[in-house]
Amino acid sequence: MKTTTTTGPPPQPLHSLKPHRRRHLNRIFAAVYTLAIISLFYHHTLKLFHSTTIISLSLFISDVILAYMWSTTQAFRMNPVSRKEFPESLEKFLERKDFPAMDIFICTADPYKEPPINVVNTALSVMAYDYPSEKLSVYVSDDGGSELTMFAFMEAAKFGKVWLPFCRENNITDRCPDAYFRSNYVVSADQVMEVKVLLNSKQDVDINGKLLMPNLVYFSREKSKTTPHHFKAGALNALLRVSGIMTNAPIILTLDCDMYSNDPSTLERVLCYLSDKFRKPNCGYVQFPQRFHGLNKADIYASEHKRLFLANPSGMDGLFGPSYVGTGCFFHRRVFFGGPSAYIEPEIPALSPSNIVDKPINSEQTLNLAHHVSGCNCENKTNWGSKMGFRYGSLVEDYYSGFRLQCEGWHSIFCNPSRPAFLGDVPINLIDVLSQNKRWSIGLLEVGFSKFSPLTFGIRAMGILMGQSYAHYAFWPVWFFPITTYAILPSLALLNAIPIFPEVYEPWFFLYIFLFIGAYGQDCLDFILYEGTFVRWWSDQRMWLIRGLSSYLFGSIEYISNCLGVPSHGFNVTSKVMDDDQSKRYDQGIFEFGVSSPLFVPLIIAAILNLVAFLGGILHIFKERSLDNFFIQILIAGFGVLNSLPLYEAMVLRSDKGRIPIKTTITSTTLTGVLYAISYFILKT
Ligand SMILES: O=c1ccn([C@@H]2O[C@H](COP(=O)(O)OP(=O)(O)O[C@H]3O[C@H](CO)[C@@H](O)[C@H](O)[C@H]3O)[C@@H](O)[C@H]2O)c(=O)[nH]1
Ligand SMILES: [Mn+2]
Repeated sequence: MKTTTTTGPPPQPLHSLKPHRRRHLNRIFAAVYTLAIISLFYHHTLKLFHSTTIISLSLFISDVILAYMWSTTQAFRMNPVSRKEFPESLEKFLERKDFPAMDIFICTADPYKEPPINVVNTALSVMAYDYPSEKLSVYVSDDGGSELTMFAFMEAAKFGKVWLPFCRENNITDRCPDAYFRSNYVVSADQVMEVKVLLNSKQDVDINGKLLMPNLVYFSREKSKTTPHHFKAGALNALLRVSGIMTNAPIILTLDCDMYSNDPSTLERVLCYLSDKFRKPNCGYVQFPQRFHGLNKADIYASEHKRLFLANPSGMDGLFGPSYVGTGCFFHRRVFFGGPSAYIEPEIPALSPSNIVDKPINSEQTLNLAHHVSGCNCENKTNWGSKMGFRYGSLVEDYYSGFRLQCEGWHSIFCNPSRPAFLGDVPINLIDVLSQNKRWSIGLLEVGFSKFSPLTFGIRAMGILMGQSYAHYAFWPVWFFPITTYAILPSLALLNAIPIFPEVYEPWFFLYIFLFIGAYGQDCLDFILYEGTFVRWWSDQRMWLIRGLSSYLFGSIEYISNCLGVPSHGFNVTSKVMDDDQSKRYDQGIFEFGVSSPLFVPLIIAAILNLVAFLGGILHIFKERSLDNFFIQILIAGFGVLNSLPLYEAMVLRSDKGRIPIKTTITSTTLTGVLYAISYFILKT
């Protein structure tokens, strides 16, 4: 057997990297499509010179935005790659006793929306990793400061016998934790600090008295009405400090409370990239995709977010690496203290990432210091949140923090094993989905229009492709403009008998068709190549339209009003509670409306308008026996109708609790009438 080679790079023992072959086609197609876009703008310019109307101007602006957003997606398509790891070879290179310590952070915030029992589940799943227990510490941050969560954890830690005496002592009759909680929990704006070591890996053994348990720490930071707590980013920074005092492991995993570990060998896989022996000096974090359990067959709300969590990260992995998506991410602790060659010393020397903890985790000195660093004033006048730790200033702290880290020069790795490393919950009703996306929209615009905008700061720091990748997300919400315009303008014009697109026999007609089919076709193909199905793609494109008309629109409005000084809600935690009725409908693939919300109104307006316009258009074809002038408009309205089928059903055919409330239907219908009346006066003159 040959043992040495003299030429070429040394073999990569623990992981491999393969560029996707489709990158070549992607590049060629990008060039062709760019030419088509240029001709479209030539056409627009001609039209604008000819006459500038509300219609031609709106279409022009819409197409500028669509074209720009298309250009940002190209960054993901230039060099997508896949990786493979070989954790089974790890022990050839690294002895188990030399494995680095790991600190695992789990965030929870709201015992109503995040049932403590599920949080416990998540914690138990990571405590069960195949990894030397004495090197594993699990920190649970409870931003709800909820007694139940804490007790649930004591229960988990001590294998029971905590809940019952508690009930007896407090004379509680509702002995089901959930029920007790619902009736007794009071939310307070202030939160007292609590750091409790529930399990200590130096002392606690399992029930057979054989194996040591990992450390388990329950932690709830101090909060006060007068100091901003910065939501999850604030919680994570507090965790960074507390864990720094107690264990200071060089590797950190951040998890949301609903993302449980689905593979006990994940930590070894991560070592292939992050252990000191194999880590490239500027490699900062390893991101796993967010994957979910319980999706319905068509994934009606496109909760899979295939682009966000799979396709785009593969694309960025061929550049400097994927963005951080908030959960399922392993960081090298050092990244939170300045760029690879620009170390920032924390104000408390014990927090330095190279500090070695020599005191027991529950010694008085350690606990005192841990209390000190979880106080709400300990970040005053420090670098935390600006240059150190997770960054403040955006509701999407994950995206923003990853972006700033990459601007500092940290690279990252996308690790996507075939068995999902983590599985999470998805929202199962439309209002939760739309609210979540609205929160993201606000957070993204906060970054997009800040002095650290990816478009300026990002491109300068990381070059055009990485900058465009991040800009793609920052300006997601701006899609509301073209989507809303295309959803209503062609129909309104059709109803007013105004043709706004080229006729069927004009060459420009074919340009429009090519642009549409080209973009949609490539999108569909991409989706399917990334392990997707056609029905899920169809849901995905529908949700893009729905988000555009709702989340992006309202998110942009709220962002603007925030800028004008109107206060807003902040981080509205997504509900992880499963209502039986709703779950059943979700599993059948039925859209869940149920509540009346302004978020639904634009969707219904567009649905009604497109239907009326489409029927009117068909009638017109029969009367005039020609479809030359209005063909594209009828096509667009028809496309709208096709996408709105679940809405018509929810408005008129259904009688279950998840239908669209009559009130919302009436409001929306009235508004559609008003919109038509306005268009009559504006477009006709
Ligand atoms: O003040 C807060 C608010 C939230 N959280 C936690 O943050 C996590 C994410 O919250 P969730 O409501 O589930 O948000 P999603 O929109 O579902 O989450 C996505 O988007 C967030 C950014 O908006 C990221 O933080 C998440 O990792 C990402 O999965 C949960 O574990 C919460 O408990 C806190 O710890 N403190
Ligand atoms: Mn979530």
